[in-house]
Amino acid sequence: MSENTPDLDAAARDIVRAGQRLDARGWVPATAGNISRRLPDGRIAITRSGCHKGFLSEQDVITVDLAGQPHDPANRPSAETLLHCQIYRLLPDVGAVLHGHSVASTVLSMIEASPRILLSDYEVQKVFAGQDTHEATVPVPLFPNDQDIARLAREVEPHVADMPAGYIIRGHGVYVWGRDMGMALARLEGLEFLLACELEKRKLKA
Ligand SMILES: CSCCC(=O)C(=O)COP(=O)(O)O
Ligand SMILES: [Zn+2]
Repeated sequence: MSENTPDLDAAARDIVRAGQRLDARGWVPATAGNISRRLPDGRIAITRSGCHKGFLSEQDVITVDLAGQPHDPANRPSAETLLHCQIYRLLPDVGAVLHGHSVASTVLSMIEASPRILLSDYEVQKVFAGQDTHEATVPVPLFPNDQDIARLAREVEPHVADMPAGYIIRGHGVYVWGRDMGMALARLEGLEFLLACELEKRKLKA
């Protein structure tokens, strides 16, 4: 077992802890957000739909195949399972995916007119894939929200391989990933910090 593909028990523990972390930061209000890990046999461990992510138990983590089908038909995986599976399918090195609904990602994505938020000059942007200087611009793509997750996944699909910091669904929330849960959490914390900074800057300019 490698760190980025733990067995189901370890993955479930990882997901429960990540849910508590996201909840402590205020990024998964009510039943918002979903969390997943890749397993060594290629299955995906993901949160059940409708659970509060701060109060998950290991039984709230279930398995789906890469097409998003639950192995036990009695289990209802996250409504956004297809967005997780898409990332694992397109990015073989990814071991963990996080989705949250922070205030900063929700508000900024609703007021930004262009199809991306550009992050520049921040030291913290070095947490993202392939970034080694603040003297660069990291784009965070914005996609219109859609209750049809399969259609939303088709919209996102051509861009997934070229997103150093993840992406945002407008008025909804962020998707971030990493080779393991530690990396995914670091990227999410980095992105949320920078979105909070951008929101503060825009308030000061208003
Ligand atoms: C109350 S949040 C609406 C659903 C959502 O956007 C979300 O992230 C949680 O959905 P899930 O099916 O994964 O619980
Ligand atoms: Zn959501």
